[in-house]
Amino acid sequence: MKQIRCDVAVIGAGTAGLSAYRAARAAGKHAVMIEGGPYGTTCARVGCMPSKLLIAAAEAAHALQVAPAFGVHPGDVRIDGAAVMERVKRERDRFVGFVVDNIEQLPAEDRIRGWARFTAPDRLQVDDHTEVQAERIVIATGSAPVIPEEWALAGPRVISSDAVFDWNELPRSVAVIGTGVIGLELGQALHRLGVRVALYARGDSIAQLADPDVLANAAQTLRAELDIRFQTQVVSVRADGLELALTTRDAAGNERQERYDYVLAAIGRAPNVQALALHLAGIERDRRGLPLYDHTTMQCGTSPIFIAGDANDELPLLPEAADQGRIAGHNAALYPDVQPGLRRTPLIIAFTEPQIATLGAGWRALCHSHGGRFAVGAVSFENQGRSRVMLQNHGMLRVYGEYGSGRFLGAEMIGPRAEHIGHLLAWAVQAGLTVSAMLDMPFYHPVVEEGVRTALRDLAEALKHPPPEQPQPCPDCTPGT
Ligand SMILES: Cc1cc2nc3c(=O)[nH]c(=O)nc-3n(C[C@H](O)[C@H](O)[C@H](O)COP(=O)(O)OP(=O)(O)OC[C@H]3O[C@@H](n4cnc5c(N)ncnc54)[C@H](O)[C@@H]3O)c2cc1C
Ligand SMILES: NC(=O)c1ccc[n+]([C@@H]2O[C@H](COP(=O)([O-])OP(=O)(O)OC[C@H]3O[C@@H](n4cnc5c(N)ncnc54)[C@H](O)[C@@H]3O)[C@@H](O)[C@H]2O)c1
Repeated sequence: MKQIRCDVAVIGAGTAGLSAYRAARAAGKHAVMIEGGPYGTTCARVGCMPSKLLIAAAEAAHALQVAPAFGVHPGDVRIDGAAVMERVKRERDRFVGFVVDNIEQLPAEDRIRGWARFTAPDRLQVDDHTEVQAERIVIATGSAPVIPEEWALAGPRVISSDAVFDWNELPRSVAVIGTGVIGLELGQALHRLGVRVALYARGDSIAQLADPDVLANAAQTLRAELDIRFQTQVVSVRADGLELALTTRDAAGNERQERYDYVLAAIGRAPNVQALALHLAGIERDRRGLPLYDHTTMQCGTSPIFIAGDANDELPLLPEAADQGRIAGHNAALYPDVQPGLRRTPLIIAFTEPQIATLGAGWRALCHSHGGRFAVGAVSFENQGRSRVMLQNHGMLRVYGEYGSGRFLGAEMIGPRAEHIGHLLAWAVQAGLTVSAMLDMPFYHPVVEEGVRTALRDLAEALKHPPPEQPQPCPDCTPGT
């Protein structure tokens, strides 16, 4: 058995792990990085990048479909599924290649290949070949898609998002289970590329939205294009020849069986912590077995163990993995003198069309922190000038402000240019701007941001009329909606 001693051992060479390793080295420590799977990161291999590549192809197809409304007639449109997937994979491989090249430039002795697990709070076993004794450890093991065992029994056509990016062709039909970010992004992209898609939601949720008005608007907007079955449970998935037979039950109790080429489970991702033998790490864990940690230092209790990225299930997003990894690696190096790191204003963007953005304190968080006592402004994009010009006049934005201080708190939206508006508003939250200060900023014409101004004006008006002091109920933000 090979023995290695180091200052900092990082488990996982994804975005969080790479950030942590670099931060620990930059602080002058001897760090090693342990990776059991392929190099390249989830984001580049099977996450952000290939999904956006597929969406880009779908946007091209959709542009042709809506062109006649502008008087532009593209003629016969043919979608070459093999060519679509070839570009997705070729560009994906390019992104992965950059990451792998960077990793291969790191000192070979710092890179350990194999699966790590704790054998003591300061000791890791990597497969059956290496023992690592580390003064400090960063857990950056990411997450994996969840597929219920009873569905998986139906065979390899029950897939997660990972499998989509291995396709050589587009299938004829896919049932997407789950209307979270992955289900909606991939479901809509496949639909626009000519695949027969139905999306099944066990409740009424849409991506990360919680604001009841935005949710209702999003459901209506997306349903105008997509076959979304809300309040519908999966009863069973069975192999049926080369296809799958999916049986579902709707809210009225009606059962329905349909056949698909694939069933795509998009029902969430679970942190990769089960195989780490965390009971030997000497850290406190919650009911799900996840380590308890400080959100500003990423430290688990007072131990020399830190956790970053999807592994902690706080905000499983790429920019968060990078930030958390950097904080964890830096603090692992500084231990025991850990420091709070910069945690930015939360910003989540779903690349559906219309896009969905939430930022700052969302509806659900405000119902807790402000007991329902916050002001709301809104705009519909239906008659918003630039949105109509582009034929993208769908969706709405709701903005939130604090009575008294007039501080801008956050927003939820579905609508045009949400990826940019989300940034604009998240920066305003982080800068601590008041609603009136935001209205003093420049707004050009004709731009979608004029819609943001309308919502902010509405919010400024609402802020003038604070309700009585007692907390207002938030009937629509109960758990599970
Ligand atoms: C389809 C899809 C689309 C997405 N789109 C976006 C997007 O548009 N924008 C966005 O911000 N985020 C997006 N995300 C989320 C984003 O990809 C993740 O939040 C991010 O990649 C997580 O990085 P990480 O470092 O925590 O995990 P990873 O990159 O998964 O790294 C964890 C690494 O740890 C390794 N590992 C696990 N256990 C062990 C062990 N015991 N020993 C050794 N190694 C181990 C794994 O093999 C893996 O390489 C998307 C995700 C998916 C699935
Ligand atoms: N654009 C982006 O930033 C982006 C894109 C894709 C993924 N991601 C990240 O990946 C994470 C995982 O995405 P996801 O969409 O898999 O998870 P999710 O948590 O966003 O959504 C899962 C959905 O599945 C539903 N669900 C759960 N169990 C179910 C069951 N048994 N039957 C039917 N429905 C069920 C949930 O109610 C929810 O609507 C996201 O939280 C996000 O952080 C981000």
